[in-house]
Amino acid sequence: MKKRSDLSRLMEYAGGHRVFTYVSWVLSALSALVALVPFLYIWMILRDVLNAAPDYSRAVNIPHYGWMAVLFAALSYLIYVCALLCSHLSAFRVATNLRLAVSEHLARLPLGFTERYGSGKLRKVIQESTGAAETYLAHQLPDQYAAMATPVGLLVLLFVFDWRLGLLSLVPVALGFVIMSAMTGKRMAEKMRQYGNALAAMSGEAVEYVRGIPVVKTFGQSVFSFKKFKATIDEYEKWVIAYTKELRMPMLFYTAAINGVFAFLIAGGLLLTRNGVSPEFLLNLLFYIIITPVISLTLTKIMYMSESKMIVADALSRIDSVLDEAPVSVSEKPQHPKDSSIALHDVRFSYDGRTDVIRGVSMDIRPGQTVALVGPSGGGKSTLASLICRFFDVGSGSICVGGADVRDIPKEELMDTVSFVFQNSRLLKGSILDNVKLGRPDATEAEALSALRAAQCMDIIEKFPDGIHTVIGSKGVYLSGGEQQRIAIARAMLKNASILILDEATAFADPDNEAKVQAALAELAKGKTVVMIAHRLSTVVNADCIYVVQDGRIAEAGTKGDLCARNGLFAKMWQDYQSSVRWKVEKEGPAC
Ligand SMILES: Nc1ncnc2c1ncn2[C@@H]1O[C@H](COP(=O)(O)OP(=O)(O)OP(=O)(O)O)[C@@H](O)[C@H]1O
Repeated sequence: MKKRSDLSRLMEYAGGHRVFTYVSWVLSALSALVALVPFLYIWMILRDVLNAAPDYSRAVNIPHYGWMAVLFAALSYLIYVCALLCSHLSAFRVATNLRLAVSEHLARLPLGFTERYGSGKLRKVIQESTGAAETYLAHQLPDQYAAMATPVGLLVLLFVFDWRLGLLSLVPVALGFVIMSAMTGKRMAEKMRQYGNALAAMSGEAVEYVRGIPVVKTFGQSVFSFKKFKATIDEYEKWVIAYTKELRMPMLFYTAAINGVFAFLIAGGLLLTRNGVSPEFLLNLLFYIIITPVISLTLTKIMYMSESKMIVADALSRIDSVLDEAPVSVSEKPQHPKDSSIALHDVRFSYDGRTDVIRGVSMDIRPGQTVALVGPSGGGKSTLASLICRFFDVGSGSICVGGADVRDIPKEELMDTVSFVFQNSRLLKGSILDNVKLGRPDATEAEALSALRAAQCMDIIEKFPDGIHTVIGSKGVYLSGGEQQRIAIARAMLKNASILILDEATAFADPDNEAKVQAALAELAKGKTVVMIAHRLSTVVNADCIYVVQDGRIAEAGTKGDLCARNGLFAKMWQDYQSSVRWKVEKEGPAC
């Protein structure tokens, strides 16, 4: 299949607005041609002055020529402004549609994609790569057409003035094109891609670094402690130096060509006047000398033209790296959950397609049951929980919710059926009410308030004068981990899904908050099927079934009593937990 050009791909995103792009090219080229006219009038002024000398009063047309020069310069500028207006209309549409396409596609990708791709890199795609496409269409392309029209205008002028001098003045333009094509071959495009990669890596690591600043500060470490960030900076530096060195010679010749138009004209002039100078030839030479800045400007535009083409090609390939990701499949025969049961059948899963982190897990959870996932760190508890919500698709085996395979349940329905309270439930910048209403956007304020009450959040709301309308993250409004957790629980309450997944839901709660979080969770869990991941074994003692997950398998399963009697891994974890609690109580002294 023939590969479409970058431009035709961009035009697809312009929709009906593409016509503005084409109009902008025509106007921009026209403006470049009109911009040559003032030079003609300036030349006429010089001609009249020279012809009239020494009686300058004979040069009566000078004011007329002067005004005409100003008029055409203004006209050229006006046409250029119109060209930019048109190009921007189309460019904004393209950038908006590109951002929408990426964002909409992101919404269809497995949730785990963002984590794997990296938020810094993703930010670069959504903001910078689409921005590069916008700049290309809004400024660089119109300039490119202007740069192409100028040599054509100069060619026409060849016939008006001395064609030999005209040809000489075009030599640097031709040379510029040759050098540029050498500088923009496949190899250079590859270099540009590497440049983009180095920049993306540095930007991604910078985001991680900024996120980790509190840790760096706490431990008094310098930037060097963030080895990865430092490595990406070094890599970028290495790359930039190598690239600059590579471009040294072509740039040298190119700059010489840009600034050497005079040299060509003078050498040519000397050559052509071996047999004497005619006043007519001198006047013609004068014209080409006057127009030299236009030629230099054209060459500069040509230089940026090739660079911008490479930048936009690189930007599009980065956008494609997101758009080419396979979205979560949509079933042709959608199924609907009949109840809130969960069944895993011989589930296997791997993040990288090579090493399984879940290796044949089966579970049967009946509606209304509370089960707990416990086990050593890295055993696969969070992965199992995220598979139930279909953050990722299983490698083999199946997961059913209410008797329907999660891959056959429409995404919205699955999201309505399952609520997930994350380890560190992030609240968005917005009011407490907005954050709670994310659970059910059509809920009334009274419903949101009653969810907040049930989630033990009233003390948080009463703390702030704006109550439920307090904007989180605004000046002076900070919530502790446990407080954030309770707001997130209120959100889940409002959603009222029949299945609840709690991933280390109390991990961030301080002792004061823990009791409140526990009470909120108990309220939330009423009448629901609950899958709970917890390190604090005290929170799982009442579970209907405890699954001990180790190395991606279920090592043991049963009630607390069963598992303690078995004297296996859970019994050992329970003993360790008991002694840590005892140690804590002894250390803190007897409770009063
Ligand atoms: N996004 C990811 N990409 C690649 N590997 C991952 C990813 N998330 C987890 N893993 C790996 O999968 C395995 C299981 O991790 P998981 O987080 O499910 O364990 P866990 O039992 O929940 O651990 P913890 O109790 O420490 O939270 C680990 O080896 C982990 O390194």
